[in-house]
Amino acid sequence: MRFYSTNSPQQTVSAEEALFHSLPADKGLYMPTPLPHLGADFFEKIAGQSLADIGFEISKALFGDEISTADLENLTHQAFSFDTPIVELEPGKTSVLELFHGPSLAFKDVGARYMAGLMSYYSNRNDKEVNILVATSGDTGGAVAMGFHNVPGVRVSILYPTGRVSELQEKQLTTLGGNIQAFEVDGSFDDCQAIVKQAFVDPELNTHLSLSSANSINIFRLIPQGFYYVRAYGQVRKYSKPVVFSTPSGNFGNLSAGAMVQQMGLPVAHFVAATNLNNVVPAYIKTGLYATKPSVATVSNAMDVGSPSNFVRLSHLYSDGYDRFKENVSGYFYDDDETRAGMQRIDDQYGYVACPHTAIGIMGLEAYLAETKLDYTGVALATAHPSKFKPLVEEVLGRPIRVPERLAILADRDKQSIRIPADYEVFKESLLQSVS
Ligand SMILES: N[C@@H](CCOP(=O)(O)O)C(=O)O
Repeated sequence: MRFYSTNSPQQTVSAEEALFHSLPADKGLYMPTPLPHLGADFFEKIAGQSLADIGFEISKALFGDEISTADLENLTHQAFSFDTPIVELEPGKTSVLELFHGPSLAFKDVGARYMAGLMSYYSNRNDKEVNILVATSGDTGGAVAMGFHNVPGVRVSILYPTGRVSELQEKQLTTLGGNIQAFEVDGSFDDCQAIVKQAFVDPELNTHLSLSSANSINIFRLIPQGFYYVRAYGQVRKYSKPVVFSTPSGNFGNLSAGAMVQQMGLPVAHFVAATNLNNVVPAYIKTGLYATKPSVATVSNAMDVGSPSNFVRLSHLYSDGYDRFKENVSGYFYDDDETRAGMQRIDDQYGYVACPHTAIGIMGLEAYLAETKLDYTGVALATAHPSKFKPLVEEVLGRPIRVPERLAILADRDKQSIRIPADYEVFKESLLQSVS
């Protein structure tokens, strides 16, 4: 399997190179080439298996001889020690795919744990030392912190926007210590992401440190996220209806992962891109014009992204242009009042407690099905456990909710972070100091 940069498709690199040097020097993003078409039969055969077995089968098809079958089996079974079950809200019509049963209670565990396993595999062979930089608007940071905590030869620096992640999300990134360092940035997620991207193309920094990313700019954070679409398909195919997925979207990695597995042959009829007021992709779908804008803070903070990294990947996946994009993806967005009302109504109507992002996914799915009147079966991705947003969820529902023990214990831990302005040079100096 080789990878091309979206900015120079003629030049390709190996899987190991794409994994460790996550961002090509030309500032494009890596994409697999060719993206293997495994076919609908392949997916029909594996879709009923566990997440770990699905991950194993797809990884085997992607890596070929590059990694042994035994190593891939070990990697996928260690990474996916939890399931991604479907909960049916309205059987045959509306389901949620719960992606929050991993260590950090968010869908990012899937990509972060697979990537950590892959990096350990290559590092053990080559004795590599790596510095991972990651920008987070809430969920990636916690998953990466937990996925890479105490992984030998790996140091993680997490940048997050101060005051713009939930209290428990912040505790997940700032309390582990050891090889995990948090940088609290006076700015937005987009500022954090811009700093990280600048670091990857800074020749001076790259002579001192071997830098890698655990954001969805890293193609190996993204590829495993395709596995749970297959797991979901296996749980709803009994309805013998076309399947539509509604994906809460910020950086659009999750939707790109779905689009990738669709192109590999998974029968997906349509995607709904569901988001908040940071709606540059729904606006593109409506108008054909793609215009990034500064992000605004919302109650669904993990989607507060004004310049989504993966739009370029989606454009490459639907490379025949705007019409093909629109044929495959519809966009819906909701403001905070609509989000709160949706959370309340979903609890009243289905008895389901949804985090704000999941509620937006469910609302987008319902809106798409109602508007098109198609007899599809719909799956909304439940991206995070509602307790990660405990104060908001309790305020909206008017009652206390249960917090899983692994999150509850963080509440009393002391946060440790380095506070910096949204300034690349300050970050660079601070990073060099913290690693020396
Ligand atoms: N929504 C994300 C933002 C970063 O996205 P990623 O998929 O590129 O890691 C978050 O929760 O941090």
